[in-house]
Amino acid sequence: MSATTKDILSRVRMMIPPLLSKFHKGQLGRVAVIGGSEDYTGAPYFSAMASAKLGCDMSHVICTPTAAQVIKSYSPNLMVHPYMRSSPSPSSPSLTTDASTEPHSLASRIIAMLSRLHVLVIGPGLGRDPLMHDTCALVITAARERGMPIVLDADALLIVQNKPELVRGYKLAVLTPNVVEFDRVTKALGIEDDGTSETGRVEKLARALGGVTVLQKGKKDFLSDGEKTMVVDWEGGRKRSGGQGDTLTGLQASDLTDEVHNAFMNIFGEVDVDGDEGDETGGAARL
Ligand SMILES: NC(=O)C1=CN([C@@H]2O[C@H](COP(=O)(O)OP(=O)(O)OC[C@H]3O[C@@H](n4cnc5c(N)ncnc54)[C@H](O)[C@@H]3O)[C@@H](O)[C@H]2O)[C@@H](O)CC1
Ligand SMILES: Nc1ncnc2c1ncn2[C@@H]1O[C@H](COP(=O)(O)OP(=O)(O)OP(=O)(O)O)[C@@H](O)[C@H]1O
Repeated sequence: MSATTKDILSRVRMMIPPLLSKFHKGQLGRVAVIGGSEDYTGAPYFSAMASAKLGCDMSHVICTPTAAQVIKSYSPNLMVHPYMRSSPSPSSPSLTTDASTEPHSLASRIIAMLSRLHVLVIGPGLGRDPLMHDTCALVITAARERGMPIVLDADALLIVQNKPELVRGYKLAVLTPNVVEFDRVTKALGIEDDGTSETGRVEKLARALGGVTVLQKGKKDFLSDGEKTMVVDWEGGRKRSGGQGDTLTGLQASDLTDEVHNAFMNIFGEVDVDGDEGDETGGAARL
C-alpha cells in the first residue's frame, strides 16, 4: 500500500461521524437506489445494503414490482418501493394504454419521495428498458433541481451518454464507470483517446461534463472533477465477482450524506493529496 493510500485511510477513519445521542433516525443518511428489474435483483441489493452497512440510517430501493418482491425477501433492513415499470410487452397490448406506463406518471411517485432523501444512486440492475431510462431522466432532473447528490452507475451511464445535458455542469453528480463503461461514455461524447495518461482521460471526461465527478474503476481507481484528481492504488482483493461496483455505489452514497460530507470537507477540504507518485496531484474536491 502506498503512503498516499495509508494517509487517505487514516483520514477516512476520522470521517466516521460519532454516534451522538442527539441524532434521530435518518439524520445519518437517507439513501435511495433506483434500479432492480426483471433480470437483476442483486445489484440494487448490494448497493442499498452497502449503504446500510456503512452506517446510513435509511436505505431504500425503487424498482419494478417483480424485483421488489424478491428484494424484500433478501433483507428487512431495506425499504423497497415497486414504483418502476418496464415497457409494455408487444404481446400485452392492453398495457400500452395504462397510465402507469407513462414516464411522467411513474417519475412523479419517485419525485414525491425526494424531500425525504439525501442521496440517490441510479443504475444498479436498472437494465436498458427505454421506459425505465425515461423515468430516471425525469428523476435526475428533479433531483438536480433540489441539489441532491446523485451517483450514476451501470445502466444509468447509458442515460448520461444519450442525454449528457442531464448532468452537464452538475457538480453533485458522480459517475462511476468501469473500464468498459468508461470507454463507451467517452466515445459517445466524442472524446478522442489521444494517448494521454489515464488520469488525463478521466479529467477530460469530467471536464466534458462540466465538472461532474468521475470515478473510473479498475486496477487503480481514478477520481476526478476535471481539476483535481486522486488515484487509489490499493490492490485490494483479487476476486473480480459481479456486484463489487454496485457495493461501491452504496458506500459512496453514504459518504455523500450531509454529516459525512461535512466531516470529509473538514478533513480533506484544504489538503492536497498526492495521486500517482510523480503524477497529477490534487485534493478531494467533494467526495
Ligand atoms: N447480481 C446482480 O444482479 C448484478 C447485476 N449487475 C447488473 O447487470 C447489468 C449489466 O451490467 P454489466 O456490467 O454486465 O454490463 P454489460 O452488459 O455492459 O457488460 C459489460 C462487459 O464488460 C466486461 N468487463 C467488465 N469490466 C471489464 C474490465 N475491467 N475489462 C474488460 N472487460 C470488462 C464484462 O465482462 C461484460 O462482458 C447492470 O444493470 C448491472 O447493474 C451487475 O452489477 C453484476 C451483479
Ligand atoms: N483489475 C482490477 N484490479 C484490482 N481491483 C479492481 C480491478 N477491477 C476492478 N477493481 C475494483 O473493483 C471495484 C469494482 O469495479 P468493477 O470494474 O468490478 O465495477 P463494475 O463492473 O461496475 O461492478 P459490478 O459487477 O458491480 O457492476 C472497483 O472499485 C475497483 O477498485
